[in-house]
Amino acid sequence: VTTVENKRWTLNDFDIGKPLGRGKFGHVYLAREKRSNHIVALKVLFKTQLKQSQVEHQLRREVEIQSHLRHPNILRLYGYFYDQKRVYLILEYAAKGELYKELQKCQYFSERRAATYVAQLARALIYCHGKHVIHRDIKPENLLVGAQGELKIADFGWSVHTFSRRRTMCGTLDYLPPEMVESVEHDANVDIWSLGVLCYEFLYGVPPFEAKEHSDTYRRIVQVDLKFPPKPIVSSAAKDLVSQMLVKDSSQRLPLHKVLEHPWIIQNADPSG
Ligand SMILES: Nc1ncnc2c1ncn2[C@@H]1O[C@H](COP(=O)(O)OP(=O)(O)OP(=O)(O)O)[C@@H](O)[C@H]1O
Ligand SMILES: O=C(O)c1cc(-c2cccc(F)c2)nc2ccccc12
Ligand SMILES: [Mg+2]
Repeated sequence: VTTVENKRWTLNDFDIGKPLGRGKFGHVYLAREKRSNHIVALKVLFKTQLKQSQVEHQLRREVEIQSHLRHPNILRLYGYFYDQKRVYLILEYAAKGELYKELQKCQYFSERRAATYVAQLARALIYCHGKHVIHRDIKPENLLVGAQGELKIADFGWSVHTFSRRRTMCGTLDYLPPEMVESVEHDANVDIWSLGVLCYEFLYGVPPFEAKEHSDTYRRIVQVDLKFPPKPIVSSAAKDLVSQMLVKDSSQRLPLHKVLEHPWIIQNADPSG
């Protein structure tokens, strides 16, 4: 029996269906694996564009990381294959599409819906961090919705393996290349900040530090210029949780397991997950 892991996939293994969307490097199609009749999303990436953008290593890292993650709120990557011109990623199909379309449609979410999503994301991130993986790019565009309305974190293109502090604390940094030194600065608490930004955006429909110019957004972030609009009316418990996650000093941000124990989550998140 060839397990999913080491099967050599080819395009002939699939019937291709409707396009699901367009990404930077190619299209994503609904597809059905012929032997199992399993419905998947087939993400087709053009090698020329990957080379032009010099993202080959990032794609290999994304595939390596995502193929080993198994969690109900993380989009599965079942496998990949490539031919002369294209790389194909075999992904779990998220039947209800993109979360940000949903957010645009209803402008902002109820506190129960926002808390349910935040709890699902916190559990997925706890799982990732437990495997020394940080996502680094948690935003509505990278969140898809499964058939039961559950969130699926997708796009691990910016994720990295954080190496153990042992190796970075006592080992000298002198010989590490910039990209590795950068991830030393960049610990798992970055995902807590992003979750706080997402929680705010679920509740108000706009991200907390939005501004016309990038330079203004940058300033508002570094100053943690956090303001809660008078409308829509949001509970003080919700504001309390957001305020504990959007903290400049990353070591002072509310740890993810404490997010799950916060009164606002306990009172509002759907216990079925
Ligand atoms: N697994 C999936 N299930 C359902 N729809 C999907 C899936 N993957 C992608 N899509 C649809 O295809 C669109 C493009 O996919 P994706 O965002 O992965 O491409 P991309 O933007 O090139 O990737 P990245 O964001 O890493 O650059 C998504 O916005 C979404 O609408
Ligand atoms: O021709 C190749 O060997 C090739 C392989 C891969 C690749 C290999 C494993 C996983 C993955 F996601 C991508 N990506 C590419 C990107 C651009 C040009 C060529 C390639
Ligand atoms: Mg995308």
